[in-house]
Amino acid sequence: MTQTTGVTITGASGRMGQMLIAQVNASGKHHLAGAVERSGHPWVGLDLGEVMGGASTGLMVTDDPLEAIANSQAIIDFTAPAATLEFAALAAQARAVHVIGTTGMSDDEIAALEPASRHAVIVRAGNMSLGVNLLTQLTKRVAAALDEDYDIEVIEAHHNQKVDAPSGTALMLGEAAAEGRGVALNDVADRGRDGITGARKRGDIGFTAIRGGDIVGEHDVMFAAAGERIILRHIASDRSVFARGALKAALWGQGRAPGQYDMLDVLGLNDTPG
Ligand SMILES: NC(=O)C1=CN([C@@H]2O[C@H](COP(=O)(O)OP(=O)(O)OC[C@H]3O[C@@H](n4cnc5c(N)ncnc54)[C@H](O)[C@@H]3O)[C@@H](O)[C@H]2O)C=CC1
Ligand SMILES: O=C(O)C1=N[C@H](C(=O)O)C[C@H](O)C1
Repeated sequence: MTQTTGVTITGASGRMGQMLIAQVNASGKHHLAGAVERSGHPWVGLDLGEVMGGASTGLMVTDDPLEAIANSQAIIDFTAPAATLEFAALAAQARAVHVIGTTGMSDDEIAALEPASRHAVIVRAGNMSLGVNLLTQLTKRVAAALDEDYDIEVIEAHHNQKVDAPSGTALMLGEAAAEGRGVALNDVADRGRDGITGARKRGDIGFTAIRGGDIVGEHDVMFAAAGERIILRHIASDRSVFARGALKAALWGQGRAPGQYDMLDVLGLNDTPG
């Protein structure tokens, strides 16, 4: 019998949690070893299959991540920053691969992942889709080819329940553009315009966030100059693109040296000519 990789899904009832569970069930390479929700969530203690509207599976949703992770080779985590830090410590103890899709983490929260990454593999990306990761490489390349006569703007659109802005993807694209230009994003990011802002500062990278309805995730990187505009665009119309990337990362991380990785590593795109 082929051995499959046991994964725990945290935030099991969430938009991504449910998509991940569906993708694990459809995968011949993974099996569900745990489903975690926050304490007090109505799914806790119930059969996962039944709460998802299907037949019972015998796998109960738990609010005890340690127990779930201890039986898993990987944890796939699309939750919230504080929860992700808690899971990182537990994944490190269990030497389980921790795939982090959670966005909205502060610089301090990202730095706090470092101790865990000394013991276990962490794969973290603000967007797990092949398309967006390829777009970061294209963005870097275009930014490197153009000078500051081309104003760079990152425009993102998401559903009305999203809690963080700019999106993790927008920040990845901004980082790629800044890298292409040879500058630090923190020095040039313009993240909120309102009122009398004054003229645009040359060299800035601007961010705009749209929130509405059920938009899954749309990102434009605009290079606007006098007389022309270049727009690089990615549209996600189905969350399965993120889930498939996360499942791939969970397999890729097995047997790797502890450390922090991203989806460019998983997809082998780090060597794409810049
Ligand atoms: N990297 C990527 O490719 C993608 C990242 N995301 C990010 O994933 C995160 C989740 O997104 P959605 O699924 O849309 O949100 P959601 O709000 O639908 O789901 C989050 C789930 O996490 C659960 N949760 C919160 N704290 C918890 C804890 N301590 N223990 C266990 N469960 C806990 C919540 O109860 C909820 O069910 C967001 O940060 C979002 O930006 C979303 C899509 C793709
Ligand atoms: O919250 C979401 O939905 C998404 N979040 C990620 C982000 O912040 O970029 C990825 C995707 O765009 C969907």
